[in-house]
Amino acid sequence: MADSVKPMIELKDVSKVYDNGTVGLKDINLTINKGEFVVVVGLSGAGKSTLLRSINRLHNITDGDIVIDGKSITNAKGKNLRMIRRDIGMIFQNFNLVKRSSVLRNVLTGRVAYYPTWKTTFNMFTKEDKQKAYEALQQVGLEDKVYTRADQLSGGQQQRVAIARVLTQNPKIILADEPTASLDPQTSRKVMNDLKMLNEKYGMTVVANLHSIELAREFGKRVIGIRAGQVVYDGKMSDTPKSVFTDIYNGGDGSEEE
Ligand SMILES: Nc1ncnc2c1ncn2[C@@H]1O[C@H](COP(=O)(O)OP(=O)(O)OP(=O)(O)O)[C@@H](O)[C@H]1O
Repeated sequence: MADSVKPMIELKDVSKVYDNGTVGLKDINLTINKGEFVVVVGLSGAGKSTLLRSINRLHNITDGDIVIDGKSITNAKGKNLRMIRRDIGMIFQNFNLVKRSSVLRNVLTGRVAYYPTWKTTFNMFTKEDKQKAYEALQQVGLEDKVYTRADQLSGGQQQRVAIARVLTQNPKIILADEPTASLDPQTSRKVMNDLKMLNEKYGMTVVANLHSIELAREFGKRVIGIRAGQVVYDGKMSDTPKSVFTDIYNGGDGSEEE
């Protein structure tokens, strides 16, 4: 199989029911290939976060199987689970930085999964890893902020530190859960361009939940529409008319637009 069509994320008959009975995901079957840039759209509560968080098992699914680069994460344990998770980077709406730590220290935590658990105090990071962290900061244009405390940066800068952290982690997959929801439009575009850079320059597979139709259309190559925990639309962005988005956001079933 050619490298470009290698399955990177496979969901097979995946369902997720929360403990209180809420259905988060229902019978999802999806294959996302290596190097894709996928945007997931849907109304609030449709199941977008549940989908992303199930992929790296921040949530356990109730039924089905999720396979990451050929390895099932569904029942993986211990070292196997840690190795699969090392291949998956996460970008959150609220950045998830250690606010009182320096930018460098935050970016270095991207390397933690490469060390045995007993070895992860700051001074244990190798010179090579510090160099990697510095280079990642250069990639997002923040090399002059290496020693600044994370909470002294703007929201957009903090999100770019999170992107540098993910670059330092060097995962195969990036899951971005509303990465621009707390940012203004101009900063949002910068952050999306950084994700595009990780996708194009480093071949990382990106799956991003986005509220903004405009950003979804500008940056996504494939769009997946979710409603009530189900996939209601899946298509190439270039084949997707704008009406599909308005339908999904009006609570309609985008599938009739296919
Ligand atoms: N921990 C939880 N316990 C119970 N129900 C939950 C939990 N997390 C999410 N849900 C429910 O699961 C459904 C899907 O939620 P999810 O957060 O995945 O939606 P979303 O599409 O990401 O929404 P938003 O755009 O508002 O973030 C919703 O009905 C939500 O209330």
